[in-house]
Amino acid sequence: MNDVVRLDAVSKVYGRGPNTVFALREVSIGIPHGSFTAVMGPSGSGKSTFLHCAAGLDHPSSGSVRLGGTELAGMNETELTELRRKRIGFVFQAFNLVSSLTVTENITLPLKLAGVRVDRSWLEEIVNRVGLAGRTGHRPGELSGGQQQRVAIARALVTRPEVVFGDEPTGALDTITARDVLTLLREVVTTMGQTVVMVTHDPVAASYADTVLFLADGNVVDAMAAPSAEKVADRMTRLGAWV
Ligand SMILES: Nc1ncnc2c1ncn2[C@@H]1O[C@H](COP(=O)(O)OP(=O)(O)OP(=O)(O)O)[C@@H](O)[C@H]1O
Repeated sequence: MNDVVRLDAVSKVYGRGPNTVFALREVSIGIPHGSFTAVMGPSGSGKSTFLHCAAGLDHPSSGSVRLGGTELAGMNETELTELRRKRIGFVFQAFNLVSSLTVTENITLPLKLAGVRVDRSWLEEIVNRVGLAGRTGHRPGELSGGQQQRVAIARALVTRPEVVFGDEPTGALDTITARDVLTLLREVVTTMGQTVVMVTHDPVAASYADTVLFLADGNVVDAMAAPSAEKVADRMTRLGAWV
């Protein structure tokens, strides 16, 4: 089995009685090692719920979520926090950097929280890869949005996680800067063998992935390999996303 993340019959139900919402309906899917996956779907289709369940940020109502060989179902909050800290990287739309810390301090924060020593040569490699050499002493407020997202990507990579999850990582960036950040994420997959899963509304962003998963009404309804922005946009239109 070459899947880094594996969901089997994962359902997430909110509310009860007439207010019941099925955010995910028995979703079964594997994310292969070293792949770049985009998750798309109309508003309310279950993308955030999928990401949160797959990343151990939320408990499914039923079903199995495995990271590597580890079953997440049944883990308590402390165990999940530890697992996320050590084995998962996150990149959010809002960067979520600590404004009082320098670039280096922000990048190495997950190691500090996990009580792990900084591997200086790995840190240097990451800083170079994300193009932040020469900026390491700056604070987030002194950086552009694209540079801040590069810090967040470096921070997500520093623990050598098994998978990096992105929640609209380019949602707050202008078109050109977004392309730079997507190119970086693509490189991280192609040259470092990192596994990346990214929720996005943007067909251009999705076209950087190897595979696009389409969600509709809590189901994975399609998977598109070798996506182009046009093909993704067309599929979204047929899902009724933009009518
Ligand atoms: N805490 C909650 N309580 C009740 N219903 C919820 C909750 N969170 C999500 N939902 C519902 O679950 C469904 C899926 O929501 P989710 O946020 O996963 O969709 P999404 O595809 O990420 O949407 P968007 O693109 O608008 O962010 C929606 O119908 C939503 O209203």
